[in-house]
Amino acid sequence: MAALTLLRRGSAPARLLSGTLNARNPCIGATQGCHLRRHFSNNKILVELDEASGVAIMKLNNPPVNSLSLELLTEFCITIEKLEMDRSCRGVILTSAAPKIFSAGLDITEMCGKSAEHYAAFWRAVQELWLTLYGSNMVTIAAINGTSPAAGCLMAMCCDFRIMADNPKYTIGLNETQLGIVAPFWFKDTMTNILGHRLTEQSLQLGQMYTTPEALKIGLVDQLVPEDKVQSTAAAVICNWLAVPAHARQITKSMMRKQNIERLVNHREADIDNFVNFIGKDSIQKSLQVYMDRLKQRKQ
Ligand SMILES: CC/C=C\C/C=C\CCCC/C=C/C(=O)SCCNC(=O)CCNC(=O)[C@H](O)C(C)(C)COP(=O)(O)OP(=O)(O)OC[C@H]1O[C@@H](n2cnc3c(N)ncnc32)[C@H](O)[C@@H]1OP(=O)(O)O
Repeated sequence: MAALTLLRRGSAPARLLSGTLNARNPCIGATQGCHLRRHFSNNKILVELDEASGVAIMKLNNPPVNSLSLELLTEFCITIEKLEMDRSCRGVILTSAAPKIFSAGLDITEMCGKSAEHYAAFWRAVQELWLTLYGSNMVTIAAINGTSPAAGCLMAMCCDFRIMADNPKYTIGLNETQLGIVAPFWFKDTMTNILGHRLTEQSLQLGQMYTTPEALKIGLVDQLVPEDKVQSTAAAVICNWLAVPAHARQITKSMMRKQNIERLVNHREADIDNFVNFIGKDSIQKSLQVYMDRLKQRKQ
């Protein structure tokens, strides 16, 4: 079941009417101190939902580097869908529980030495993450508290707004070509909508990882803040977004993203076949192995 929330739900007005929040300032409950917090977690995702503000903080919790394994991808989608269905939740702050790493992107071990069936299931889960997050009705803010390559960057790009910790050691970008693999069209489309065609082409061909000032300059992130201000800034920003009438914001979001989402939905099986054929090639397997070996050698 594709999580195509923006397209398949006619629920914006219903969600707005049923909301428990002050329509002019949805965060007003939080500022008045009436906090009702619910915590829940799967194995690899921690969630804290503040019912007063309608904001859930969703932390990736897959040490050491929050690589996106099949298990994490599955839990991620379940969590977003659960929040989407929860009338007390209207916005999500996506961040990392791991110090210094937002997410290392897809778990490379899921793409090495496995069966075609496994590659297909894995890729379907990657697609599902994108459809669920990019297509979410909720306000989504990425609080990027660490390095964020490849699918880590994709997750951040799916959000409505990106705040990154201003740390000279952190980088962000779609570096797939550096691994000898190719970002698929929907990764490319997501980046193009943010950076424009020329910059995306350059960025993808080079597999470029940007420092934080570079990422701000090109618009890959929207705001840089000191590391200890990432969460509080995200909380303030999401309040502004939630103050906009929800149905109008949601329809606008849908209008901006619909074409990209439909493109993957309409070519989903072909995209899986492409991935399975591509990733199963001996030359690609070799490239990934060399990349993993290099990662491990860096530590010695
Ligand atoms: C025609 C087209 C058709 C179809 C499509 C075709 C292709 C598909 C494209 C698929 C798109 C891919 C998207 C991706 O996300 S690929 C993943 C890219 N990720 C990276 O390049 C990041 C690699 N990691 C790092 O750079 C560093 O680890 C990082 C994140 C900067 C952290 O550094 P550090 O803190 O020093 O930690 P270590 O490097 O020591 O790592 C600790 C531990 O984790 C292992 N690891 C790191 N990253 C990954 C990963 N992505 N997957 C799996 N494992 C990872 C690392 O090896 C260490 O393991 P160890 O056992 O040595 O402790």
